[in-house]
Amino acid sequence: MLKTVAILGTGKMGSAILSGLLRAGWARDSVIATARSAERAKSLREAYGVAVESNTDAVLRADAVVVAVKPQDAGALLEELTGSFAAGTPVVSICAGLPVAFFEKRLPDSTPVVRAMPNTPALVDEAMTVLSPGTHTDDACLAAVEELFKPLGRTLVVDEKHQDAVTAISGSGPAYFYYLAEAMTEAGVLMGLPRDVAADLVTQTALGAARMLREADSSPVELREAVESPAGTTINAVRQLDNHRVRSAMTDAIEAARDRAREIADEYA
Ligand SMILES: NC(=O)C1=CN([C@@H]2O[C@H](COP(=O)(O)OP(=O)(O)OC[C@H]3O[C@@H](n4cnc5c(N)ncnc54)[C@H](OP(=O)(O)O)[C@@H]3O)[C@@H](O)[C@H]2O)C=CC1
Ligand SMILES: O=C(O)[C@@H]1CCC=N1
Repeated sequence: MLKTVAILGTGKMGSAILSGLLRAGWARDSVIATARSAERAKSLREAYGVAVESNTDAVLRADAVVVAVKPQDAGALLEELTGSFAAGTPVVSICAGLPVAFFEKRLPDSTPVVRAMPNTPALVDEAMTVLSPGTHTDDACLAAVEELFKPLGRTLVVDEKHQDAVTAISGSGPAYFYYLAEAMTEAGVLMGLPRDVAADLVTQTALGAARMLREADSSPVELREAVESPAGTTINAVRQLDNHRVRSAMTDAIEAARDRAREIADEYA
């Protein structure tokens, strides 16, 4: 079982993980944050009451390390930490695109690496976190890392070859829903609804639809067809979505995210 976790680079996603661990009952002295700027370190101490230490001190004290810096900062971070990792300390990367091999190449031999892709709904304990074990990660270690992420929402283990697609769907996915929410809210305002009313309608509809997707024993197609009355309002809206090739735009958008993850791997290899 993991007792002390260091989050290296506690920015947006790192602090979402940090806050989830604290809500799940982790003691404040069991989670160590690191930050690049003094300003960020100060705000982390004030917001969460955790210790913010140097990367080196955090790694020395932790029995698992989460790398939560941007992919372009990961190489320099690991270089700074050469010689600091104790043999066998699990290293979990949440960096989009960077493969397990990137970390194994830069860490001591036999380091158990786990590539993980969470998402920002960790802030409300509704994350989707998808994990892939590295070459030296045994089942017990993977299970311990999965336990770390479980309080933040749902977890799933997949082969690493799927991680770029996972990143494009669930890692980036919240942004697509926000984009849709923004467009629907604007449409409401265009038709004369007060903005706060339109936003409320969209939010509750999104929440209801999400719960139906999870809880009703029906496919998205069946759920949509149940809303579309013959010659009704919805089918006219969906016809416009088809005319504007929204389905095809979604596919292209998600493939573009997947391709960018691949490019990141090549850029920083
Ligand atoms: N945002 C998201 O929805 C998701 C992001 N991810 C992944 O999470 C990672 C972080 O993304 P995100 O949280 O959005 O980015 P942020 O920029 O918000 O967070 C990264 C943090 O790392 C800090 N940092 C950079 N270098 C160092 C260093 N050497 N030592 C200590 N801290 C350092 C930065 O400090 P400073 O602010 O001072 O520059 C920053 O606070 C990325 O790899 C991304 O791919 C994964 C899933 C979802
Ligand atoms: O946009 C990004 O690169 C990161 C990874 C997944 C979500 N945000």
